[in-house]
Amino acid sequence: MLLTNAQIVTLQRDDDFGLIADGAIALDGDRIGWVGSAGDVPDVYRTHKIRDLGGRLVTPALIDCHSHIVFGGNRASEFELRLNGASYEEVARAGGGIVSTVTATRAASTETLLADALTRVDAMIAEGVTMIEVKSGYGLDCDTELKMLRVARQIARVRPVDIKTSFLGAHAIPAEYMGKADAYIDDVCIPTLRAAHAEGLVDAVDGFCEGIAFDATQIARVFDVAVELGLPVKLHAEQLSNIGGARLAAKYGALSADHVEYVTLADAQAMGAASVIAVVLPGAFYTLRETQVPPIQAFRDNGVAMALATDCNPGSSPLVSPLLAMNMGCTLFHMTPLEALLGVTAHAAAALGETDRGRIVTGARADLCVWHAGHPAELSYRIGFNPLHSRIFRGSI
Ligand SMILES: O=C(O)CC[C@@H]1NC(=O)NC1=O
Ligand SMILES: [Fe+3]
Repeated sequence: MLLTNAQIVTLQRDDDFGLIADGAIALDGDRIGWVGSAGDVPDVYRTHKIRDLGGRLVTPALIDCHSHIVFGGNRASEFELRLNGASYEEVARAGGGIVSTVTATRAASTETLLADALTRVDAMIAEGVTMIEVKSGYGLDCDTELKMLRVARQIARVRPVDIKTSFLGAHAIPAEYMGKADAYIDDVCIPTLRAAHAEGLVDAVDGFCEGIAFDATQIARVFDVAVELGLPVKLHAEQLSNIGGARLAAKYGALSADHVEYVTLADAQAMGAASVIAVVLPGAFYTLRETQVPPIQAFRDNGVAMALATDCNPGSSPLVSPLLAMNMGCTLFHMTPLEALLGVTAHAAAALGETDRGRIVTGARADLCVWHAGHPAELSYRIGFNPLHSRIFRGSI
């Protein structure tokens, strides 16, 4: 198929939108066969079936590179506690927070977890998402962590979306191991990682490096097993404080360090040197009413590519909209509209170790979005509005 009469946002480089005003894209199966000005379409594609896009904007499809989209229950009751002044840490230390979602997730059936997750997946697909990263981390025991990852894999079997999984056994310390974090890492987290990997359920290994979770030494023990298993790593780092997570991510050549509000200049330099993507998560910053913004300029100055994601989870970021995340990234973190769009396309792909998507170039996956919009900045400018006209997944509209 030949898509014609389109304004194409190629994102072929990171320094501009790469706009082609009157452009055409030739689809070869699930790949982009050719992209360029309508007047230059190669003869071989001129006989293909034509789809006139009516002058609409075309971008790479959206990728949500950081989500906890599989979980049981919800945390609406905690929302009111925090509105009345309880901090995220206070709620967590009082047994709420992640641990309360663990209870609900352990109790939920596979069917219920899948049905609930699909409501959120469908909302993302409706905004033009074609790949979602899904973390475990609400089981904190072997059976439930495996249950979560199996549900994550099942999503891609029942919806037109690609799923990448991240094992997040080092997300929180379960009640039965309270005060025994090292024992939890050794007796539950690492054996569960091995079991999940053996079942083909793990694409990457993540951790929560924070005062209310695990320190860098404990995370390093999990990362050493990831390295042994040949799995890439990523890390929730410097969200609420700086305890060395970003430096650990750089040391392990992590795909990404995520949240990164408290990253220092030295951390940013280390991340740049190690090509660690900074994944910014404005939904959590907004929900927790944080005040420390990530060092966006330091990332720019040190060549740290920035991705942007929803961090969709029931507690710190009950956000399902990548478009709203883009608006928050610009308004709250002062990212540019170009950085926001790169953050949910090319840089999100890189944060997941994907090299064949996120930009409109020959040979890339034919995952595209067609928008009712005249300029790419409209995608991050609007608040709570979805201008998607159509989504193309693996070359099919
Ligand atoms: O509150 C939750 O349920 C998840 C919080 C989420 N997990 C994490 O490591 N950081 C976060 O913001
Ligand atoms: Fe997260």
